[in-house]
Amino acid sequence: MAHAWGYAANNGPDKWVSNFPIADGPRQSPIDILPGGASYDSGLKPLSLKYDPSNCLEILNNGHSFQVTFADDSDSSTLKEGPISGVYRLKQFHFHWGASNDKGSEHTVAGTKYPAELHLVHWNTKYPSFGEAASKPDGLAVVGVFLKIGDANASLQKVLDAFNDIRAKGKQTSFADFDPSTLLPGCLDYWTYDGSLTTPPLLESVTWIVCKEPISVSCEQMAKFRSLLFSAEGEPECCMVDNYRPPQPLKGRPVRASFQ
Ligand SMILES: NS(=O)(=O)c1ccc2c(c1)[C@H]1CCC[C@H]1[C@@H](c1ccc(O)cc1Cl)N2
Ligand SMILES: [Zn+2]
Repeated sequence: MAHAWGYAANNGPDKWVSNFPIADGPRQSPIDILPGGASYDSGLKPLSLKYDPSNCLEILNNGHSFQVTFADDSDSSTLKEGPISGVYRLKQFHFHWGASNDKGSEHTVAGTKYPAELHLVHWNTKYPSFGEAASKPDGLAVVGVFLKIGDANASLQKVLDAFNDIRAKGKQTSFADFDPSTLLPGCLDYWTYDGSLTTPPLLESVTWIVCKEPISVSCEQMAKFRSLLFSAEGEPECCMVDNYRPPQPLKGRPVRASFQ
């Protein structure tokens, strides 16, 4: 049976192309962002992010990362403006991180890797559902936020405190009344470009919006991320670390900046 995809030597990012040929496509993510190569676009609007904490449903270890899932049956948690048109609904947020603090982010900035990266995943309400939107070129918009070692992050700690219930793959628990806007940096300057999901199915349906300013995370909090497992209960334990795809070729795509 073909290996399920993962991040190990036998099923990791270099192997994905055999089951997902789009891995070599024209608009793959992540990328290395070169600030000098990004063009300031005065037409780019500020991001309008409005989230309702009561939409927060549960936290899940999906075997690749952990995700916090939101009710998306109304326009109460949305992304508008910025580089997009229309209304995109928040579906989930998740993270990618490294085995050590010198790596872990998916996007890099002039080659600099951060220890982790937050992804807030939104889908375009011109389509009937996330699943439908995920296959359309303007179907998804993901806000990426870098995490940088510093002070402990009180908002992030609320998420980490749920980890004891989701240590193994497939475990989930209710997670209510969390406002993801508390995970955003103070300044919402961003880079934007057309890209893809960074994991299989690697669909080229994502407008990426990567915040210039990182949020803080402490070393102890990073250790908590690394306490999760890729493996399910009853399987040999495999620490969930290095669940990031390295930067992919830009292939001529423009990267725009919302700031000078
Ligand atoms: N890193 S990322 O921000 O580029 C990112 C964002 C959203 C999703 C993915 C990766 C991957 C992760 C696991 C499922 C797949 C996707 C999905 C989920 C459920 C589905 O029914 C379909 C799909 Cl395509 N969701
Ligand atoms: Zn992601």
